[in-house]
Amino acid sequence: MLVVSDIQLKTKETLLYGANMQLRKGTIYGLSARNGSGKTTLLRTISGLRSEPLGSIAIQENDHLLSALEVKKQLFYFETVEWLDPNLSGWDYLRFTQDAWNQSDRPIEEIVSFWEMDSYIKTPIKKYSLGMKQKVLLAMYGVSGASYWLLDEPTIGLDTNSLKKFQTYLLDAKTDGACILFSSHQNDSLYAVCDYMYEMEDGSLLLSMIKKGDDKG
Ligand SMILES: Nc1ncnc2c1ncn2[C@@H]1O[C@H](COP(=O)(O)OP(=O)(O)OP(=O)(O)O)[C@@H](O)[C@H]1O
Repeated sequence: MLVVSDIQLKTKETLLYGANMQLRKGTIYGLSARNGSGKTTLLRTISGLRSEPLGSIAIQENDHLLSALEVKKQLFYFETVEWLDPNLSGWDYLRFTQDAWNQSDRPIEEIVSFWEMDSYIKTPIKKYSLGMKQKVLLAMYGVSGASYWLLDEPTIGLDTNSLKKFQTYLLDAKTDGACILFSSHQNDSLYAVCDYMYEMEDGSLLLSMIKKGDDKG
């Protein structure tokens, strides 16, 4: 379980005052808020890319607190396709992810096929469309085999077919025991797959359960 305790998020203004989260494995959490309210900042903070002086973030497994190295292997966060080097190929990134995280036996080829990237995955990223790059980013999560997935706006650039695949992909990962937290402006994709929703509002983080089978109640 990933536990965020009393975290205060502060950039030029205070975005969150003492927020708490408990993110369990086998569960999908959505993160929703207005533009500029701090979703990316929160994901960066949880992933360890930035630090906050107040509050703590830890991963706890079977009453054992993971070491910093264990956390690095168990958590995956690749914020945006803007991080991709255009001179490398999608295949280079998937190989790198597999070598660095090494938590999954699933062949890379299987994930490439799932995302229908076979025809271009070994060509340079500078030749990819936004959606093609986004699928590489998503494939990296599955290749990593990490247990904790943090995703920032993962549905950007995806067409209708890829959006359906995205939902299947998250639900399969959840079945395999992953804990997923993702932000989105598309509430439909949040409601379709999430078990719980975090909403950032006026410096607080509010948790609600998504009831399945009704109209977003
Ligand atoms: N490195 C930084 N230095 C100063 N201010 C920052 C920094 N990063 C973010 N901010 C500010 O923090 C606030 C939250 O930004 P953030 O990108 O986390 O919001 P967001 O909810 O992800 O936005 P969006 O929905 O538009 O993607 C904004 O006001 C932004 O200007």
